[in-house]
Amino acid sequence: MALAAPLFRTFTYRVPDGIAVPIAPGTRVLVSFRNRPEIGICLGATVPPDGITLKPIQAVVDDVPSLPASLLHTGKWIADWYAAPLGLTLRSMLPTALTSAKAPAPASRTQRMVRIVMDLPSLLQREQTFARAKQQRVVYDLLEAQGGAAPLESLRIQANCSAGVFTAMAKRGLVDIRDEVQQRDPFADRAGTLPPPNPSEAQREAVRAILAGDPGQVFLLHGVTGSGKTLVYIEVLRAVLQQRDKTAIVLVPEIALTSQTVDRFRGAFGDDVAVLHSGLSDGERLDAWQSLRRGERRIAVGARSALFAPLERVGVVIVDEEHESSYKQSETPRYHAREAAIVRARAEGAVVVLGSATPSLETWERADRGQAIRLTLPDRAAGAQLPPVTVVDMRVELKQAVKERNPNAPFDETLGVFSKSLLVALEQRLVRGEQSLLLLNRRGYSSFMQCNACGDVPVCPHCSISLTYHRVPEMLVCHYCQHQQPVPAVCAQCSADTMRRRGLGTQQVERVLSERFPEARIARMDVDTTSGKWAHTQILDRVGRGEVDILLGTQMIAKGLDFPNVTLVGVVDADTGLNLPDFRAAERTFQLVSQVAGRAGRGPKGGDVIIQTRMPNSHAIRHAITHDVTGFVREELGARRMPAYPPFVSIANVLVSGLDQAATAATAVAAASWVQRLVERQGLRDLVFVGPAPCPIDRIKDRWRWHFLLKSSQPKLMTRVARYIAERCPVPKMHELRLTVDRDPVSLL
Ligand SMILES: Nc1ncnc2c1ncn2[C@@H]1O[C@H](COP(=O)(O)OP(=O)(O)OP(=O)(O)O)[C@@H](O)[C@H]1O
Ligand SMILES: [Zn+2]
Repeated sequence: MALAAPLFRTFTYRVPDGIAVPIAPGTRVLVSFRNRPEIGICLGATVPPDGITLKPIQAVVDDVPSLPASLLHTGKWIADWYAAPLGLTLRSMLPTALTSAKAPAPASRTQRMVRIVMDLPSLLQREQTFARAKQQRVVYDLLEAQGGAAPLESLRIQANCSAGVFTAMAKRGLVDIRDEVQQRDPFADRAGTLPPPNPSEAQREAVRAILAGDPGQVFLLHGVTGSGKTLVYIEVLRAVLQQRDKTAIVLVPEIALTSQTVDRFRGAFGDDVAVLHSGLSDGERLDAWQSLRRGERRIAVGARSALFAPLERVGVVIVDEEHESSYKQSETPRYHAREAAIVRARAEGAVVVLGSATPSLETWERADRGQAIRLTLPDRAAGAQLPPVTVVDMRVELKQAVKERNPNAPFDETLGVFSKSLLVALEQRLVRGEQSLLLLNRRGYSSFMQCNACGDVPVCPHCSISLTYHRVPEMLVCHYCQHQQPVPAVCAQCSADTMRRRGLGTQQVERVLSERFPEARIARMDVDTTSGKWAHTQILDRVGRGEVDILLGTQMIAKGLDFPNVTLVGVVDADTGLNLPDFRAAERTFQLVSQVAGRAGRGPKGGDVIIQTRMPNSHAIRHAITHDVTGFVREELGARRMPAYPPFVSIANVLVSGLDQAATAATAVAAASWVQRLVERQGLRDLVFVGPAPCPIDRIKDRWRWHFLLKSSQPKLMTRVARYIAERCPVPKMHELRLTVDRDPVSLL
C-alpha cells in the first residue's frame, strides 16, 4: 500500500476478517499510520514475511477504485521517472477531500467586497480628494488597477492598512462596501459563444489525421498564431465523443488566462465539460471529480492536474500551448504534464495532440525523430494574415532622442519607455477606436533602486535578489518571498540622499501611458492586479466587450487571447528574459515575443506589431520578427549540442538548500563527490557531471542554494541514478538541509 509520506517505500497491512479480498489496486483504505488515521492506496497483495505481526486495515473506503488502472500506472511512472515517493505522488493525483481522513470544511460563500462608486478620472481630482489621506489614495489606486472592485481582505493586505481606512472612504462616498455572495464558478453559467465555424480544408486534414492515429500515437499540431487550433480540437473531441463513445482530457496552461478557449469548449459541448480550475473549493472539486468518475461529464478541461481526471475509455488527450513551462510542477512530484499525458494516453489507448504555434524544442525533436507526427496549419484562419513586425533598436532611439531634446523643455517621461513609432501607433489606435496590447514582462514600478553615489542596491534580507520598487502602495518588494520594506530616503551604505529608481515595470508604464493618453481606458494585468479570485477573467471580459483601449501586462497577456479588434501589439522591452543564466532563455524569449505578436491582427482590420529591444540581432528576436519557428529551432538546436542540453540529453538538477551558508555548500560538495564515486564505481560513462556551484539565485526565503547538474543521453540510466540519489544520498540532519532532484527541470535559477 502507498501512504503519503516522504519515504521511498511501500507498506504492508493485514486484511482482517470481514473485509472481502482481494482489494482492487487503486482502492482507498483507512489505516492507522504513526498512530493517526490515514488514507492509504492499495497497490496489490503480497506474501508477508514470516514472524512479523501486521497491523490490520480498518476499513475499505471505495467501492470502486479511486485510481483506475491507467492512473495508477501513470502515478507509478511519475514516481519512477521524477524520483518521487509513490505515496506523495498518488496523493497529489486525487482531490484533497479524498486523501484526508477528515471531512472537508464547507467553503465560505460570502466575502466583503469594496467597489469604487465615485470616479476620479483626472490626476488633479485625485490630488485634491486625497490631499492628506495617503492610504486612501493607495487603496483607491489599487482598486482601480483591479477593475474597480476587489475583496476587502486582499486589498487590506496589499495596502498594508487597517480596516478603518475603508470605513472612512465609504463615509466619504468614494467606495461602497458590502458582503457579496462569492461569485459561483464563473464557468458554470457564462454567456454562450457562437457556434463554431466550419473547418477549413487544412483543419479538416489535421482532424482526419488525428482520428486515424493508432492508440498511443502522439501528434504535434503546429499551427501559426490564429490558425484555428481550437477548432481542430473541437472537431476531434466531437468525433471521439459521438462516434466512438469515448471521453477526453484537454489541458490548458492556466484556466484563468484561457477563459476564451474554455468558453469555446463549453459552447460546443455544454455540460459534458467539467472545468477544473484553481478557484474551486475542495467540495466543488470533489463534485467535479465525481461527475467525471460517474461518466456524467465526458470532457475534463483544466491545467496540469486535470490530467488525473478519473475518466475511463479516454480517446484523446489534448495539450494546448504545449510549450508552456507551467506544465511542469515545481514541487514533489516534479512532473511535466505533457510527458505524463503521453504515458497516460498510452495506457488508455488514446491519441495525444500537442498543440502550439511555438512548439518546445523537446516536442519538435520528438517529431524529427519520428516519435510524433507533425501536422501543420501554415495560415491564419478565415483569410487573416500574420501581422508585419517592426523592430525598434532602443539604443539608437535613445541616442536620437537625447540629440533632439530641447534642453529647456521639461523632462519627457516617455523617453526610454516608448519609441516614437510606438507612441504614434498607439495614438492612431485610440483615434480609430481600436485596441492595443502592450507587453512588459516585469511587474512593479522600477525593477530596483540604486544609490547614485556608491552604487549600492537594496536587496531582500531573505533572498539574493534586488528589491523591486512598487509605487502603489509605495514599498520595496521582493518578488521571491513577498518581503516588503519602506522605500529608503537615504542610502543604507553611504547615507547619501541619492537613491534612484532604475529599470522599467508595468506600474510605471501604466503611469506614463495615462499621463500621455489621459482619455484612454487602460487596464493592467499582472500579479498585483489579479489577486482576486476571478480578476483575470474580469479584465479579459472587459477587453472582449470593448471597454478597454490599452491592455498592458506581463506574460499573462500572451496566452491564446483572440480579440479581433486588437490591431496593435507593442513589446515595451523584449530583452527582460534574454540574459537570464538559463539555457532556455532564448527559447522562452522567442516563444513569448512570437506569442504576444500573434495576438495582433486576428480580425478583418489586420494589425501591426512593434518590438522594442536593445538586442535586435539575437536569434530569439530575429526569428520572432519573421514568425519563423523553423529558423529559430535550427539555430537554437545548434546551440544545444555543445555543451549538450535538452533535447539532446536528459538532465537532472540536484539542488541542495539549507539555512546555513557554509553547511549548504559543504553538503552540496559532499553530495557531488558521493555521486561522483557512484559514477566511477559503476563505470557510468554516459553520465556527465556539472558543478557543484551556488545557484544563480543563491538564496531564496532564507535558504542558501547550491546545485549540480547531471546529463545523460540514456534516459533509463538517468532514472536509476536520479532515484538512487533522491533515496540514498546522505544529508546531515541539521540547518534544515534538504536535497531535491529535479528531473527535466524547466528552470535552473
Ligand atoms: N475555419 C474557420 N473559419 C472561420 N474562422 C475560424 C475558422 N477556424 C478558426 N476561426 C477563428 O479564428 C480565430 C483564431 O482561432 P484560434 O483562437 O483557435 O487560434 P489558435 O490556433 O489557437 O491561435 P493561437 O495559437 O494564437 O492561440 C478564432 O476567432 C476562430 O473562431
Ligand atoms: Zn525575498
